[in-house]
Amino acid sequence: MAIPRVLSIAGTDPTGGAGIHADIKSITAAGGYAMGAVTALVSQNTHGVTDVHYPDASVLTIQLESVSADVIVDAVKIGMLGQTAYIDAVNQWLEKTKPPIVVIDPVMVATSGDRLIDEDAEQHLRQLFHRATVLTPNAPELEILAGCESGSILSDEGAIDAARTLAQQYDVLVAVKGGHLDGERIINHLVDAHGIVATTMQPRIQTKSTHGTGCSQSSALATRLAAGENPQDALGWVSRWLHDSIRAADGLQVGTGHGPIDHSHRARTLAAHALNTPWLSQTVDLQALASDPSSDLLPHADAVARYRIQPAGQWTHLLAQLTHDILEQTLFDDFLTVLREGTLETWEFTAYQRQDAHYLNRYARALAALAARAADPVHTVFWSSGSASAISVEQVLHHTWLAEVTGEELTQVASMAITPITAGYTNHLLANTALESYVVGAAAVLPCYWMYAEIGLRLSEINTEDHPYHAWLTTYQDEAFTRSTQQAIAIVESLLAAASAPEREQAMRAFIEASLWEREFFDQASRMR
Ligand SMILES: Nc1ncnc2c1ncn2[C@@H]1O[C@H](COP(=O)(O)OP(=O)(O)OP(=O)(O)O)[C@@H](O)[C@H]1O
Ligand SMILES: Cc1ncc(COP(=O)(O)O)c(N)n1
Repeated sequence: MAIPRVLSIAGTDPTGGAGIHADIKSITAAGGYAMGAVTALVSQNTHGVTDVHYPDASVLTIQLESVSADVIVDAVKIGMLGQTAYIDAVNQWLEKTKPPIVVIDPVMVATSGDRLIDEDAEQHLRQLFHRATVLTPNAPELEILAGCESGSILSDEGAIDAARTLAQQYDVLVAVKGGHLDGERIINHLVDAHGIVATTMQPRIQTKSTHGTGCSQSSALATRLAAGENPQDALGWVSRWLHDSIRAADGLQVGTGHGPIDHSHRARTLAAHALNTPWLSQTVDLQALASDPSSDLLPHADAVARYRIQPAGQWTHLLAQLTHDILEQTLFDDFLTVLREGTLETWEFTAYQRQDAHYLNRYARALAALAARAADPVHTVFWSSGSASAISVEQVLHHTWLAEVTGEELTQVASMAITPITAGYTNHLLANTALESYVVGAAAVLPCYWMYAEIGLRLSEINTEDHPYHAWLTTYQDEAFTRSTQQAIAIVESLLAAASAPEREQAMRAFIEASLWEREFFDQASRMR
């Protein structure tokens, strides 16, 4: 389908965290065209509600009519209705318009504890339910709607039973949301009259910034369903996006109570990735440092002391200081964060592995070029054996990961497409090892050893038997690779010490650029979400 046109019918939140404001941001983030018809005017902030003003219900009817008179509505998300007259207005409009997807979030009480619906309207709300595709009550709302005692739904199983009852009653899908239940993991389901039809699992994030999560979830779900996704894919996309938006919430610093989530987190990250400003325009004077490595003037000396693999002298110490921020960004970028959390999805894992296969193939050639150019036979042996093991690691990778996880044959892997980032990174390595001086080539390949080993050793520190990627993380605990990294660092240190200042400057640039490519390489799979 083209871009789904999604209408939110909801109350306001002038701080932009919940209600119609959150819906519009969520529909947009989920790939839809967002529209909104306002119900109640709610004066609220991250601490709570101070006033609710209900304009005459005819105002809502006129808004709804003017939308449907002109625009085909692919999906509707219904949030706060608050009063019986609004429920009737929406009911009549739904009867006439019959939008294909209707997601009803039966909003009753805000995160702050304030009531958002009159008690008599609470019962009246049910008359809309048979028009819904999905109902998205939170745990306390589910208790009320399924007729359970207050506080009785304490577990996933209890919530699923109650949701089935409701699903049977109205012939709808019911979301079971784990936000209000206990446990380190948040499990969300979609349940129909027969049982579970979709499930997602995410780690619980420790934050009080969850204002508007229910609004955001239901409107994003309406959008993904309207785009034609099946319930599992739609819930999968929504749960993952919501999780990322909650994780980024505290960075917003909006209000001092229950803050909003960062709906635009992903768009902002992608915009930053797409920036086309030159990489090496930073303030550090590399030309001066190449003659006088006064690295004590640079930050991060303490951080380098905590590197798992230490520099071999002043020049490699300088390189580590210059690229410490890049290593940190890589470690906390989306890809490695979800890998650590154990929530990396299979398609992201295979996307990464496919590019890694291309990478290793071309990297092996770069090391072979370096071996051919080394004057010292010890260096030639070192780079050639690195080249040989890159090829054999690639073979293992294909057979154990890609072939086993995806069932793909080796030939298919070889014919798959290379991404611009993989091509850019490996071209950088090939060009520097083949065309520039030996020291520049050696500095260009060093991040492939050093950054990879630093990342690998940190990953192996969090590797537990029950980690979903346990077997893969175990491959990072390779002592031989740690030793090779130490040797590569020592070689580059000796070459830099013997090089002229202009060559050293060029080598430093090649090292920094390769580190930036390494960051891009790790993160690229998560950009396809
Ligand atoms: N602490 C958290 N960590 C990770 N995800 C969360 C957290 N809290 C909520 N979520 C996500 O938000 C969804 C909705 O949260 P919840 O179950 O609290 O519904 P809600 O009460 O309707 O939301 P709201 O807080 O807007 O009223 C959950 O299903 C889950 O995916
Ligand atoms: C207009 C409006 N609609 C819904 C909510 C619920 O959101 P939350 O429970 O996250 O406060 C809200 N606070 N305001």
